[in-house]
Amino acid sequence: MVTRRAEAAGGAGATVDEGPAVQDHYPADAAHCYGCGARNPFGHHLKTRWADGSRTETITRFTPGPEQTAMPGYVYGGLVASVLDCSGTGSAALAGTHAAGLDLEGDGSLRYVTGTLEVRYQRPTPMSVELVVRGRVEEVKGRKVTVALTMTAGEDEVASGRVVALQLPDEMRSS
Ligand SMILES: CCCCCCCCCCCC(=O)SCCNC(=O)CCNC(=O)[C@H](O)C(C)(C)COP(=O)(O)OP(=O)(O)OC[C@H]1O[C@@H](n2cnc3c(N)ncnc32)[C@H](O)[C@@H]1OP(=O)(O)O
Repeated sequence: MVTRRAEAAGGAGATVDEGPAVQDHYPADAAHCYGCGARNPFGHHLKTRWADGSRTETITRFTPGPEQTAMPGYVYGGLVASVLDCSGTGSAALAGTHAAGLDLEGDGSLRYVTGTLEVRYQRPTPMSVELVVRGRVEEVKGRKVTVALTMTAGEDEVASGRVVALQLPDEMRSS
């Protein structure tokens, strides 16, 4: 499956969403996360895909609602962190699964948890605008994946950060 959503068709900075969302291929016993788990009815249901064919850049989209307000018209910073967090673990899952030579749709995804999350709030994040998080896979080293992230709202970069994600230890899996 290939999903393509050109932001500015043919223009500079055009971005496409490429292929399946990694979260749709998480193991069922590790799909309850508030940010990205398909099995959490109250969560954000973030979807992270490769942004292009290079297998180093990812994209995740989320539109916040009024219940996620910090002050009228602006998004709560914890929500910004949450979206960066699960965009990072999703990017790590894409990269780790790819590096392991596994096929996302055939084999399913490896699962990652956050070891470290860094967030830099650069500008107030406007409410009810689609937030686009771009991930850049910096390193895949054993069970550890490092991903640099930026979040834009329209033309503005509102936040950036970095996630160090570790492959989910077996003891954290539920039966
Ligand atoms: C049913 C459940 C479903 C669960 C499904 C959950 C999915 C949630 C996804 C959404 C994000 C979340 O909210 S996750 C929830 C928040 N996160 C957590 O609760 C994680 C709590 N922390 C842990 O369980 C642990 O500390 C881990 C798993 C992160 C790491 O322990 P470990 O796996 O034993 O790591 P270890 O072998 O010692 O180290 C391997 C390499 O990683 C580095 N490293 C180790 N810890 C960290 C760290 N915190 N930050 C950076 N780097 C680290 C080491 O220096 C080493 O680098 P080198 O020497 O090789 O270079």
